[in-house]
Amino acid sequence: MAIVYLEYNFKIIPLQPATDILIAELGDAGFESFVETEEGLLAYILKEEWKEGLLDDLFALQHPDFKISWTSTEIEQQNWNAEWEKNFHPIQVGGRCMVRAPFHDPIDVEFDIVIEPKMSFGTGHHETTHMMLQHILDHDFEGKSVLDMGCGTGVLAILANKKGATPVEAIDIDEWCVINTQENIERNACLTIHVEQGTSDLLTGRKYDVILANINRNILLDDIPMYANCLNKGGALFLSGFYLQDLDAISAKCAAHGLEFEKKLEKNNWISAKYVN
Ligand SMILES: C[S@@+](CC[C@H](N)C(=O)[O-])C[C@H]1O[C@@H](n2cnc3c(N)ncnc32)[C@H](O)[C@@H]1O
Repeated sequence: MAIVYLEYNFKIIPLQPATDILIAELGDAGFESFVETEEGLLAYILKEEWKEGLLDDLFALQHPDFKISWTSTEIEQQNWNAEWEKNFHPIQVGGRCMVRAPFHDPIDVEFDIVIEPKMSFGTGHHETTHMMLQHILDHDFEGKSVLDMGCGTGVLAILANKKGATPVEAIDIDEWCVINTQENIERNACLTIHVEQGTSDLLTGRKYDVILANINRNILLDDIPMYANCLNKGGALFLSGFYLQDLDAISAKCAAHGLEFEKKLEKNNWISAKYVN
């Protein structure tokens, strides 16, 4: 049976910060994938996840300073894939890493990563992923054990593994992301990465040198105590998926569990921060 999605086409004035706020709220409301366009945003939700009044309480749509209009159409998965392929251009990070799709030509670069995201988040186009890739480029991963929590497409685990990290574990709550990460691992010949479906509940008793988590403010706040427990002495925790205004709360939670703020990257009000113990 064909999987049917609803595509919402939002026209947004001005684009920022309204687009980022809308993406965060739509993500919480069950939308799975987003493509930023010149005029706004395409957002995709499984038809079976759609509910009457889904958009009624969204702050971004009620904010007097944002002018947001939209249309929606039903599309089958096949068409949806064609849509992102049209919009997917290779992403370059720090002059050393490219993230591209299988239909792009290979690129001569230190870390050439091939990702077919399908319905998963994590191509490097989003600020939160881009900054995590930048952090990974800046950090020494040789021989380090790594957890990629909320792995999406697996792109962070793949770059860490290409930089010498081993063993690497990737976890996502979403079955589709687990399947997609496995496919991307094979595509990039990073066959030692181990993928599992689940949450931080899986982490009891595990230890890592580096933990990468690009999720969202509330899940990070809930899971920081577990991450702190799982981090080896001298380890590093990289967090992403929250806004500048959430940094103090995230840093305070980390500090309460023995993790000291070391540095942050910032892009369009999104923050990606490094903590050490
Ligand atoms: C913002 S995406 C990040 C994907 C990828 N790591 C990247 O950096 O692009 C967040 C991912 O976390 C997953 N996720 C959400 N809640 C989670 C939880 N409680 N535990 C594990 N994964 C979760 C989502 O399914 C999604 O794939």
